[in-house]
Amino acid sequence: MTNSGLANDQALGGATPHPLPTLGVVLVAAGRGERLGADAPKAFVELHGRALVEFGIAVATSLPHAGCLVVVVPEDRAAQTLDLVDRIVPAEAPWTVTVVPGGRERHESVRFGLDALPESIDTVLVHDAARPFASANLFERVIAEVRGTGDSVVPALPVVDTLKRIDADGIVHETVDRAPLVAVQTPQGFPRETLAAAHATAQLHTDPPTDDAEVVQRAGGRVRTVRGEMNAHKLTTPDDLRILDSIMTGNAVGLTEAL
Ligand SMILES: Nc1ccn([C@@H]2O[C@H](COP(=O)(O)OP(=O)(O)OP(=O)(O)O)[C@@H](O)[C@H]2O)c(=O)n1
Ligand SMILES: C[C@](O)(CO)[C@H](O)COP(=O)(O)O
Repeated sequence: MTNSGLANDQALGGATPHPLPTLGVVLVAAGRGERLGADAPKAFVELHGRALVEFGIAVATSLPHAGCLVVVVPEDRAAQTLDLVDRIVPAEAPWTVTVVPGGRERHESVRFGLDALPESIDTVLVHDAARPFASANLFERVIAEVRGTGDSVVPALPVVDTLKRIDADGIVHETVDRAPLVAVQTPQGFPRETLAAAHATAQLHTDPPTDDAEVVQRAGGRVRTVRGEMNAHKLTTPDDLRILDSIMTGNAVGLTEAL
């Protein structure tokens, strides 16, 4: 699938011109969600009447930066996504929102999103629509770390369970040292040139990477971590719907205001 002929721009400026945007957010929402097994693609599954992708659009465009958001969706969801953008993003927000179709693998969707960003962007965040409740504070901490260090940055949480290595029959062979292990989340942040160059040069097709930190590492780049957050939990399997529901219920006021 290509992204030619489907890019739809919605310039969201008012009468006052905004400064040239330097922050880009690529919101990847084009996955099929096979492990979830819902009727709709995962980013369009609803929580309390809102499609998952709506939360990512809302939090990104709430950031007080002049920015460009690219939402990467299944081709047949582009029109629906533009309607959601119209409804969610305030006219006065200093954001431009573009919707483009995704690829077969996550890294292809990210590259299509990167290709849609204007030249003025120097810092890029890649965020999963499947992590609807990552907070604006987490976005800001990642941006600050990227801009302060020039490195690539991922949110990470310590692994809390005891880890075992098992074989194909489920038999335990050893306990794995968890001290140097973390679980990483999104938004992941990058100097734009670092991420674009990594996507252009790293070998990604025989063993597709599951995140952009891996893309940068395959290209020889350095990735550092900031502390992640429990609320940035990802919808992967049906069990996660219950976890996200309880996060949403616990934060109902703030999240409803964001939308
Ligand atoms: N070709 C793809 C694959 C994934 N994603 C996005 O990347 C994020 C993380 O991917 P994952 O949770 O693995 O989503 P799926 O690929 O949809 O899930 P599954 O592997 O269960 O099919 C999601 O927001 C998903 O929509 C994407 O934009 N394009
Ligand atoms: C990018 C990601 O969310 C970081 O945890 C994750 O890697 C997405 O893909 P996965 O296949 O669910 O690991």
